[in-house]
Amino acid sequence: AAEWGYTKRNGPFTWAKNYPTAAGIRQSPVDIDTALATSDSSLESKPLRWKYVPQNTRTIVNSGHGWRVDVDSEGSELVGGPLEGTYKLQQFHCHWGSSSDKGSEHTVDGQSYAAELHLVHWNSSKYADCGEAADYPDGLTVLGVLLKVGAKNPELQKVIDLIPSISHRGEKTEVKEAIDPAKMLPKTLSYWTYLGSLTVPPCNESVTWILFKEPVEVSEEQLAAFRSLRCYKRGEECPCDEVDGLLISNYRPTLPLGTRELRECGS
Ligand SMILES: NS(=O)(=O)c1ccc(C(=O)NCc2c(F)c(F)c(F)c(F)c2F)cc1
Ligand SMILES: [Zn+2]
Repeated sequence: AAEWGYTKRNGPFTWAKNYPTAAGIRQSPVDIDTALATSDSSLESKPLRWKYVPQNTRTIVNSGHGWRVDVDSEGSELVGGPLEGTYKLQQFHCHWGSSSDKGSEHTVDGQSYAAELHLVHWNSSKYADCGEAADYPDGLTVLGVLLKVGAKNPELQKVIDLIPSISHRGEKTEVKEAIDPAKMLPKTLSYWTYLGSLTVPPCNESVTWILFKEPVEVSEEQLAAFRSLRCYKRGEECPCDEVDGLLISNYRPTLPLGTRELRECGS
């Protein structure tokens, strides 16, 4: 089957053909209608807490759908907030658009941001690994960080510096200079949370989403570097009808929240 992607031919509106879960009722991303959010004292009473080991960021790969930094989960943990048990960091990656007026996956009161960073965690209290956890409704948690155009982001620059060596699909390289995921999070920890899914196929409905309210800055040049990745393998011709196979946009449009609850913690 033709590999899924973000073009007219293989993009988000075609995914349900090969991945029926993509048409489910617990899909992500969604528009955050801030008027609908309910503040929840139980969230306030259990602060979100994380511990990451920068030295455990191992490799960065061009997945064909973007860049992804794979992490050795050992030593990391995420607890509190809406979560039961301990979650471990598996990987982090980003979504962006062809220009900075769009690119985030979640929108806030209909407003898009230039990009969105996802830190993917799996429930190590209940499951053996990320792949198993991805099959259960409480298996995964993704911390989402909205990115807006502004100052150059020094921690993300360590990712940008590696992009030229993973220009084509399937290429990967060691992350030599440790990247600290904690340094990519916003200062204030207010967030929205709701039950959703992976935003790419197979779109498993196994994600507790935690989206920070405060955007973090990234520069135009850094966004341009993301768009220089190619979605096809070196030596192969470009399959996608994207502008010479450049990964200029890799965000899924929002899906209806439906009857799901949207909770918030912090102002
Ligand atoms: N954008 S996001 O919502 O933050 C997101 C988070 C994690 C994954 C992921 O782990 N994919 C690997 C993965 C597969 F590639 C599978 F084939 C599969 F069956 C999975 F369950 C699975 F998690 C994909 C998207
Ligand atoms: Zn993502």
